[in-house]
Amino acid sequence: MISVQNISKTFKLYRKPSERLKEIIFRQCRHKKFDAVKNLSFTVPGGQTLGLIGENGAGKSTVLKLLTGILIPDTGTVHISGKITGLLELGTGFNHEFSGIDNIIHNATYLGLSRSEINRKLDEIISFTELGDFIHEPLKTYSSGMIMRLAFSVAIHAEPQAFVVDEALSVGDAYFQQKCMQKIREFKAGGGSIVFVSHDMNAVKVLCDKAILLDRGTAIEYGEPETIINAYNCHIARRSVSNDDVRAGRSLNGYGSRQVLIESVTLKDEHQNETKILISGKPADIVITLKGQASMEDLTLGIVIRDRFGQDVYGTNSHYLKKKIDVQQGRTMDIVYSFDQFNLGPGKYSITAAIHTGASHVDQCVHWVDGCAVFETVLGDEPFFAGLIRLTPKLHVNGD
Ligand SMILES: Nc1ncnc2c1ncn2[C@@H]1O[C@H](COP(=O)(O)OP(=O)(O)OP(=O)(O)O)[C@@H](O)[C@H]1O
Repeated sequence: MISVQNISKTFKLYRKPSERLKEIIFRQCRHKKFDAVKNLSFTVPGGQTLGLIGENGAGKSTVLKLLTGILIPDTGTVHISGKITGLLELGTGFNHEFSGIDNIIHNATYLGLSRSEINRKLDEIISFTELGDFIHEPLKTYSSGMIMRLAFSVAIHAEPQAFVVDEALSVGDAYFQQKCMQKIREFKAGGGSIVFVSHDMNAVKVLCDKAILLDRGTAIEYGEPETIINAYNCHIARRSVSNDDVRAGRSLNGYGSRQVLIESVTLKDEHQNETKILISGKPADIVITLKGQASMEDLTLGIVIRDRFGQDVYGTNSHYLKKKIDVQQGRTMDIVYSFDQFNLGPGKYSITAAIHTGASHVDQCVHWVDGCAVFETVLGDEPFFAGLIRLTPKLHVNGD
């Protein structure tokens, strides 16, 4: 269990290092204060994962450092039932002149393992890294992915009850990231508490039970990961429009400046009949009706299809597809994403649509609507398949 009560952390910012010295000598305040974390409280029970999301500089890494004791909070308390380890900024606590194996021993000692525990676990830690003979080479010869392998292996084998994961995980290759994810799941299933920081929203949705949206050190939203991720998207979009636009625009029907509205999103089957059920592999259209409250040129319309877990299954937009969208005031227009073969696997899905300028909604969000249509994909008379996408392999037996 991780329990955090009202923690705050303020940094002193100096224009130059010499200002720090002058402050001591002349006893004059030469710094500005910066609140990196403000009055933050949360608990992560055993067997649960909390996701921390937010923009660059929101305070996520500072929170992890406060949890792991690298930083001490100015006010408030952090209580961990047992040991906390994790993957923080790459290379923290490692000596680059030492070999991989020596770094394992030093790091494990620092994490509280006795010499006999280290001896007992050393082979397991080394074997998990899959670094082969490199384990005897100095760390300065390692790539960032290799350092990450070492750091993760020591941290997860140090018998923690709580674990923190920062973006450092993303420097690993796809194979090792999956291996780490599997280990993190096992840790969680064994009753461990995890705090996970990532800019990868799909990873947050898959791994986390709850999430917090941090903004300038303050938790502005807490709840189910999908809700918090939608709030994050809204938060980013809000920065791109004026406050008045936002006040007028944010409602149950999405948010944005609303000069152009997404009026409806409908699905059509291969016979152009409106439907909520599509047959996998058959043609289908997603029709988005826009209404111009004002005339706007060169807009981008994007869609994201999400599965029942809220994971992004597919997303595209007119910018990537190299089409310009001009909308006139008072006019409606239909934009159609037409699929020759709708190759999703059987299951329930939702569509999020957004109209904005530039390549992404971060530039200027005009209207964003989460879950504006829901539908189901079912199998037709083609052979059964499992999974999210319909691939169409040919099967050759004995070279036929
Ligand atoms: N040691 C420090 N001294 C002064 N300011 C600091 C220190 N560490 C962090 N900060 C500041 O605190 C704020 C929060 O930083 P932090 O690294 O926690 O953000 P973050 O949400 O993890 O960002 P990112 O997504 O970019 O990793 C930033 O403005 C950063 O400049």
